[in-house]
Amino acid sequence: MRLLTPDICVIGAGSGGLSVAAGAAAFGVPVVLIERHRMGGDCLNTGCVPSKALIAAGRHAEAIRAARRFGIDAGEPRIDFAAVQDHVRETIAAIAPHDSQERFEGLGVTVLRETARFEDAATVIAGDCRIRARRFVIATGSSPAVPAIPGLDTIPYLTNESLFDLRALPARLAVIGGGPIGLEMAQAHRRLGSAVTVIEAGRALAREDADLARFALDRLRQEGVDLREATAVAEVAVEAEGIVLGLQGGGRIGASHVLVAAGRRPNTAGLDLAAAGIDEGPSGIRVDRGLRTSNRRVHAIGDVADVAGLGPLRFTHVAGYHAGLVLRAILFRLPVAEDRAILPRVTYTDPEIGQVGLTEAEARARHGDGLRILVEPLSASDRARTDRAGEGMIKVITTKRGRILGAGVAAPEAGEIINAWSLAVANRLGIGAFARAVPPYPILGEIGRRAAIGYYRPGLTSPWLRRIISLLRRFG
Ligand SMILES: Cc1cc2nc3c(=O)[nH]c(=O)nc-3n(C[C@H](O)[C@H](O)[C@H](O)COP(=O)(O)OP(=O)(O)OC[C@H]3O[C@@H](n4cnc5c(N)ncnc54)[C@H](O)[C@@H]3O)c2cc1C
Ligand SMILES: NC(=O)c1ccc[n+]([C@@H]2O[C@H](COP(=O)([O-])OP(=O)(O)OC[C@H]3O[C@@H](n4cnc5c(N)ncnc54)[C@H](O)[C@@H]3O)[C@@H](O)[C@H]2O)c1
Repeated sequence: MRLLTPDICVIGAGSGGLSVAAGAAAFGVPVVLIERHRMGGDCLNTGCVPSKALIAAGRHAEAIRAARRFGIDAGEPRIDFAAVQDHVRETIAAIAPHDSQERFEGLGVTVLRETARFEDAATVIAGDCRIRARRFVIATGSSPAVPAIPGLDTIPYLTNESLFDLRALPARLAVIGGGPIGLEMAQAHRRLGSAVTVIEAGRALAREDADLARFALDRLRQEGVDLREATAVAEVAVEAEGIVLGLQGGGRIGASHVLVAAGRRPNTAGLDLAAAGIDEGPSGIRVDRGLRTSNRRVHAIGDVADVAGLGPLRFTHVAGYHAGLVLRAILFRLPVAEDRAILPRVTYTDPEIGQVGLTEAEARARHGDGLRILVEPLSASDRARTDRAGEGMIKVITTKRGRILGAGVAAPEAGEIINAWSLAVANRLGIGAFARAVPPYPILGEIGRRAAIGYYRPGLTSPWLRRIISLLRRFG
């Protein structure tokens, strides 16, 4: 067996692992990177990239339908689904070189295309290599969790791992789960011509502020998605007319395809974490806010990490942020801690739902009533009118003194709008920063400044302010 002794051994070449390997290699630090499947992990191959490419195709189809409201009638779009999937594949192929084995070897990283497992607290085995590294970073990601619904295993159900391989449009798509994957894919397929039903056991987009999520849910329903909340599937069967989902409490839904989008499970099977003394729980590898596992040589990041018992935050930018933190800890021995309050997220439905910092409910739970909630409808933006951008709003939460605790946006391009609020939250800016900045006219993000000005509105009726103004008037 070949013995390798790098400074850092990274397991998993997805969003988190690639960032650690590239960052360490840039400083000339010896790195071994182990990947058992595809370079780029979930995000590139079966997650963010294909899903956003499919959403873009759906958006174009919808724009053609909506064109008649602008005086342009292009009729109902004709959809060549195989060509849509070619666009998805081409998008992946265009980004793939950035994550490729060749690129990383060019950076000086030793890439092993093997499955990794721990032999002991300081050793990993990958194929015919034994790796003894000073530090290990586990970035093995997550996989779709499949609920134990009787009969589900008797049909060829889809997950994000197989959805983008379809060459023909699903005629009747049933989606189990109304989280971000379920709703993004439900809307995209509906816009491309599928009949879509979403079955959600609880509330759809439950993590989001309900006032904001409502705009996306209403829009999906208007576009014809049959969205059933508080509904559970009791059993799945194949009958003469195709797949049938029997609902608890009665009712049946017929489908040609079933997409399971019911949450994730951490990829830890086969890693032999116990051999290395690494603790794990149902939500993933247990790490502290510094992303350290119970083995002091080993960090865990990204989808596989359950940070300080708060549960994982499964986003590509979070995996990248974790990578930056562990590089600082490993290379510079600096103390680091995940700051969850600064991390944004966006659900790419139309309208998009963007959020950074605390939602209103989270802020009330933490700060009680010592808050200001600043709300501005999207319709206050002239740009929303020129573009017929539909319904939406911004909701900003500040302390009584104006420190921004969180912001949420429901709007087209909410992800772009929330980015400025992310900057503000990360830098602990007050709401005055948005009141002072002058947004170019007419952008949708202007509703943020309007919300900020709303913070000062009660002051306008203050008797003191009025007295000062009348005093100053006497001086001409
Ligand atoms: C449909 C979908 C859409 C998404 N959209 C977005 C989005 O728009 N924005 C966003 O921020 N996030 C999105 N995400 C989430 C995002 O994809 C993940 O958060 C991100 O990929 C996590 O990165 P990671 O490095 O932790 O894991 P991954 O990217 O999953 O990488 C883990 C890698 O480890 C490898 N591996 C596992 N076990 C072993 C082993 N024992 N040995 C060797 N290799 C191993 C795997 O093969 C994989 O390549 C989406 C996810 C899905 C499923
Ligand atoms: N835009 C983005 O950034 C983006 C997009 C997609 C996914 N992601 C990441 O991937 C993660 C996983 O996404 P997800 O949507 O699979 O998971 P999720 O956990 O966010 O949502 C799953 C939903 O499925 C429901 N559910 C679970 N079991 C069910 C059952 N038996 N019947 C009906 N409903 C059931 C849950 O109540 C929940 O609402 C997300 O949390 C997110 O971190 C991010």
